[in-house]
Parts: sequence; structure tokens; C-alpha cells
Amino acid sequence: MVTPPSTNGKETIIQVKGVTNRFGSHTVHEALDLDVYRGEILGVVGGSGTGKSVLLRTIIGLQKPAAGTLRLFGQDPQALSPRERAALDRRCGVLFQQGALFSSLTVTENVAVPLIEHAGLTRPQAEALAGTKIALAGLPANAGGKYPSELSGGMIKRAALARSIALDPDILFLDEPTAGLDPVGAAAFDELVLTLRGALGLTVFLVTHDLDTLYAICDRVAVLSNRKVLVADTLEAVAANPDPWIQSYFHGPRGRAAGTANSHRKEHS
Ligand SMILES: Nc1ncnc2c1ncn2[C@@H]1O[C@H](COP(=O)(O)OP(=O)(O)OP(=O)(O)O)[C@@H](O)[C@H]1O
Repeated sequence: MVTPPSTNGKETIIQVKGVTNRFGSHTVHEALDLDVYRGEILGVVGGSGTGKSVLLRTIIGLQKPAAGTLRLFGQDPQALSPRERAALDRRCGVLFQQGALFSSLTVTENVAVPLIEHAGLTRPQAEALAGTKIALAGLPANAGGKYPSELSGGMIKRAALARSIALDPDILFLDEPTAGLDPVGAAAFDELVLTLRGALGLTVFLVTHDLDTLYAICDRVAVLSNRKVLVADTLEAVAANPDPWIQSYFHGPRGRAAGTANSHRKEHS
């Protein structure tokens, strides 16, 4: 058993050190460092094309970096046997930008897939457990029998979330989960992530453009800029950073509106 490193009493469960990613001559990340602490919701922001999704893909092993090291739960994924690697993958739930449900399967069948393929459950066992996950994701019981084409955008996100927590992961990776949702649906999804973090003890790595989400649920925010993590800190500390992109992001009209809405929310809670 490898003990993950500890920083200021916080347990680092993802450590990205000196990671470089290139596509041809295009360097997306260069010597990028980032730590993610157990139990936190980390919001990852940055301008379009700064490499937020590529960073997520690197951490979950879908993108092999040109340089640098990764540690998940204190382990180097590259050094693991296929069996150990599969066990590590099961600790990571992922919700991709498009939801990526199988369109020919019902919601229950979609959620049952990882339970059959990776946990070795029989179909009836998997479908029974899928019902619990569907309820946890805040969907009504009758949603289980529906096909993705019969669901609203918000319900599709919840169904995909149910599938991403099917194997009881320790970390949940969310790539722009509220993109395309109306503000009410987006706020409800934020609340769901917060509730699940508490109920399941998850750590959440959340790529987002949504300022309301940052204010509502993130413990820390990491800003990607110039091929690196420019700053990773509390929202207040990040918003005070003089970097021009950060200033326009947090203190432009949309940033001010999100900050004001959050102050009201705190006053009335
Ligand atoms: N498979 C790939 N092949 C070539 N280039 C890629 C590939 N994947 C990503 N890129 C490039 O890497 C850069 C970072 O992409 P990424 O999708 O991580 O950005 P992002 O910060 O998530 O952007 P957005 O906010 O627009 O979603 C972009 O310039 C993109 O074109």
C-alpha cells in the first residue's frame, strides 16, 4: 500500500509534476504542476484551448504526456500491472462533455454496463444496483426504462453521472457538466455534485467555464494559462490575482454577476 503525500495536513490524491503535452509542434502544457487534495471540489478554468480537457485526459490516462510524472493515490499509473491499472481506473469516475451514453440502451442498461464489465456482476444484480445509482443522481425511478433520446439535457447529464458513480469511485472527473443546461438546471446539477461529494466522500476535478459553479461549489480553483497552472487557490485568492485574464474573467460583467448572486445566496442561507 503506497501512502499518498501530505501537504499542510491535506492528503494529495492526484499529483501532476512537470507534465508536458504536445500535439505536433503545438505545446499545450509545459512543465505543469498541480496537486488535488482528498475531498475537495477543484474547479479548473482557463481560456478556450488552454488544455483543461487535455489535462483531465492526461490524469485519467487517455493522453500520454511527453514529459513529467503523475501520481494517483500515491501510485505511478505507468508503473502498474494491467490488473493494478484496472483497479486504479475503477477509482476514477468520469463524466465527459457530451455525456456519451449508449443511445440504444436504456438508462438502467447504460448504468449497468460498467457494473457488468468491471465489477463482474450478473445483469440482474447490475440492473438492481443501477437503480440505486439512478436515484442518487436525482432521477425519478421511471427514468431507468427510458432511452437517452427520451430525456431532457439535464436528465441526460444526471444519467451520465449515475453511470460515472456506478463503481463507487473515489474521484469524479467532470468535463463542463453544466454546459448546455439552463441556469436553473445548471444550479440543480451543482447542488447534486455538492450533495454527492458529501454523501460519497468524493474528490471532484471539475473543468468548467461556469462562474456560478465556481462560486457555488468549488473549494479551490486552478487557472490554466500559458501552458501551466498559473494559480491554484481559494476563489477569493484567485480572484485577487492581478493576471489580466483572471481579472477580466472574475471582474468582467459575468464575473461580477456571479459574485453578487453568490453573496445573496450566502445571506439567505
Ligand atoms: N487529439 C488532439 N490532437 C491534436 N490537438 C489536440 C488534441 N486534443 C486537444 N488538442 C489541442 O490541444 C489544445 C487544448 O485543448 P483542450 O480541449 O484541452 O482545451 P480546453 O482548455 O479544454 O478548451 P475549451 O475550453 O475550448 O473546451 C487545443 O489547441 C486543441 O486543439
